Amino acid sequence: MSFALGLTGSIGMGKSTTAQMFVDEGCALWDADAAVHRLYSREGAAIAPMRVAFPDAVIDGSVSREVLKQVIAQTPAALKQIEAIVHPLVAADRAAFREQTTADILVFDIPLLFETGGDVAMDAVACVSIPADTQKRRVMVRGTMTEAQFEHIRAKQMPNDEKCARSDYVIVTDTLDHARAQVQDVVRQIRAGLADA
Ligand SMILES: CC(C)(COP(=O)(O)OP(=O)(O)OC[C@H]1O[C@@H](n2cnc3c(N)ncnc32)[C@H](O)[C@@H]1O)[C@@H](O)C(=O)NCCC(=O)NCCS
Ligand SMILES: Nc1ncnc2c1ncn2[C@@H]1O[C@H](COP(=O)(O)OP(=O)(O)OP(=O)(O)O)[C@@H](O)[C@H]1O
Repeated sequence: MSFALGLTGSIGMGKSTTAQMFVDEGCALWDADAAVHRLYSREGAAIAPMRVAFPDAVIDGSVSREVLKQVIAQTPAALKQIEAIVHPLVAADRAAFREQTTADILVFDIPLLFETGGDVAMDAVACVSIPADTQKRRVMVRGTMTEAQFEHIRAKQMPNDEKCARSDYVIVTDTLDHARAQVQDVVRQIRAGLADA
């Protein structure tokens, strides 16, 4: 039996970077955002339903995130419609990974873990955290979103404090070295628990 560790945190707080650190420690990783990328790419399972709901967003056989962001900016309710299409497909992808993967620790990098109730399927949850001003700066530096798009996404997410309070582990992503040390500590604790079981 593998240990399922949910890895969550608000936009730009350092989930992907931290997830790679778990991989470096020998954990297997499933990444919800990467699953969405697969679903949106050519032949992806989201193409057909997205073509029906948002015909302009399917360009050359794949979903254009730029078009989707424009659609959401004009009609914020569109995000709910997108989620209704995408989230069941993401859940199926995650279930397949869980069935097929053998590693002692499976890490599930899921931005909306608490928001979608996915935490109940995890053995433990780790949340990445940094102050809000650092979060915003890091997302703006990335240059993939306007400030309005960032604020819209952030407003939709559970507040960071609440996520941290509900998590078994909090990983502060202020520096890479500090985050890595905390990841190693979490992995040590989980492996010690598995050895005792
Ligand atoms: C809104 C979209 C077009 C933005 O695309 P873009 O490439 O700019 O950003 P990316 O996908 O890398 O997401 C960045 C971050 O935004 C946050 N985010 C994305 N979708 C959502 C959402 N529906 N609700 C709240 N936060 C979200 C997450 O923290 C994510 O890590 C895209 O995220 C999307 O299609 N989202 C709907 C699917 C979804 O809910 N994905 C979340 C993981 S299942
Ligand atoms: N421990 C850390 N120390 C310093 N910088 C970090 C750390 N972790 C992440 N970062 C930086 O913060 C930014 C956001 O990190 P990352 O992409 O991992 O966040 P994310 O939570 O996966 O984002 P999103 O939710 O938007 O997908 C990146 O520029 C990354 O280099």
